[in-house]
Amino acid sequence: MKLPVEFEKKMKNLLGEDFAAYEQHLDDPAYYGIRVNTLKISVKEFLDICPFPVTPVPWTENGFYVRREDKPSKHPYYHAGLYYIQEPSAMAPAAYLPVVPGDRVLDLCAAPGGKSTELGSKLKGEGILVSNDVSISRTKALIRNLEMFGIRNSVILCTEAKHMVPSLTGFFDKILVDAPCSGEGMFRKGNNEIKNWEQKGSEPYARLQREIVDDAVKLLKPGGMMLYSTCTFSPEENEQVIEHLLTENEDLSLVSMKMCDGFDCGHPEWTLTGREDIKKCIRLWPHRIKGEGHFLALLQKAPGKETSFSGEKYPRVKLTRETEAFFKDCHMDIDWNRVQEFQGKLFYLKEEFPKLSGVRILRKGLFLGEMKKGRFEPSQPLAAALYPEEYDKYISFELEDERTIRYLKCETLNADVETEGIHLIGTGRFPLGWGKVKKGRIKNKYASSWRWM
Ligand SMILES: C[S@@+](CC[C@H](N)C(=O)[O-])C[C@H]1O[C@@H](n2cnc3c(N)ncnc32)[C@H](O)[C@@H]1O
Repeated sequence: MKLPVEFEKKMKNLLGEDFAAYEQHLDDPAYYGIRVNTLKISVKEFLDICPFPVTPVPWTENGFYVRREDKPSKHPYYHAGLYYIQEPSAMAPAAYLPVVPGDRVLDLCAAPGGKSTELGSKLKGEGILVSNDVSISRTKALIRNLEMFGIRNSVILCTEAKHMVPSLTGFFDKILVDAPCSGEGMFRKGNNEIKNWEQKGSEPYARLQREIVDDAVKLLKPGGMMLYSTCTFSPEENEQVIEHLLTENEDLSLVSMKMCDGFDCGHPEWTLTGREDIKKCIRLWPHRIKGEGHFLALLQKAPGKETSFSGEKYPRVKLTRETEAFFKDCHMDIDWNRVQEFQGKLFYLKEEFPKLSGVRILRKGLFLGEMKKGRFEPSQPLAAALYPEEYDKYISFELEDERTIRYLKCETLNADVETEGIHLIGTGRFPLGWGKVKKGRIKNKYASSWRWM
């Protein structure tokens, strides 16, 4: 691979003798990984049914290497949200942010959702996940990935951190800033990444990253933790951003993280002040681990006085008769005081959340479905979020039954059931979507935008 001359010079300077190993890895094949969605299945159960060979990623309990030729995206379990396909070193940031159920979590640069899906799984439906990205086009994949994972407690925003500051200062227990970066760890992906580097280099990203973290830290609760990560190697975008944060915020300190074989620590000699605590950061180099490389820093704010927040109240929704009838069959635990209607569409957010202004809100909770004239259309994300025991009429196709894939291709199918009306359709105990049964035929309601291609 031909590296940009300037980049090569910089890397030789950083890596010294290690540069040869770095250069050699560029010609090796890339690693592929999947991360199990523990909201839907335990790692042990997944390994019992896993359809292809996997080997563990050392730094992520639910992360595994897979072979590219096994095509993990072409399997019904992928459509059932049982795993996310992710480059193995990109699994580290969400694994190292110690999210627990009940936390208020912000993923500030979230699209397409590789890390948000894991943060949402770790919450186990308790607390709140705010996933944000400034790019509206990139939020499409973010929404779909969070929905496919069955995450019920997420708010999805499209804004910049500075616009959240007026309403959410000191709100979050945990924040992930997986910052936009010059992507030096992405060069094996293709020429676009290299071209982008040649045009921009590190400098504009380093400036943007400082702006982002300066605002992010305001959103963190006293005692809260923030993880900063990039997939680039440049010290200006890594150690020096953390150095800047620590200099500007005396109440912030670095927290040590567990080292795995092949991990390197942060480099004080690459900062402007040489501060030793930078060693608590982690560097994953692609020539030393099986992955493309990452930088991680875990920070904690000192304890202090917390701000109290009052949640937005919603007027009680008036349900149509058909909607009430649908929810008689649906046993998901819903507090109807926390359901909001928007142009006939129902959204459910169990956790109290402050009213935001000046911020583009794309989703506030789980989209339950739409009240239409004479009927209720349950949503695709509701199907993905349900466990089979939460809906009375469940049709399960065996994995080997050709109807499983035909369902995912949105075809009309035969059903061997006596009951009629809306049914949840799945494979084994994993729901995929909805279907309307009439006279032994299933009218397919699987979302066309999620269709198996
Ligand atoms: C490294 S990518 C995030 C990848 C994502 N965390 C994942 O794991 O799938 C960085 C993201 O930051 C977004 N971004 C750029 N500037 C931003 C800003 N000022 N605020 C929020 N997001 C921003 C980009 O649109 C991009 O999607």
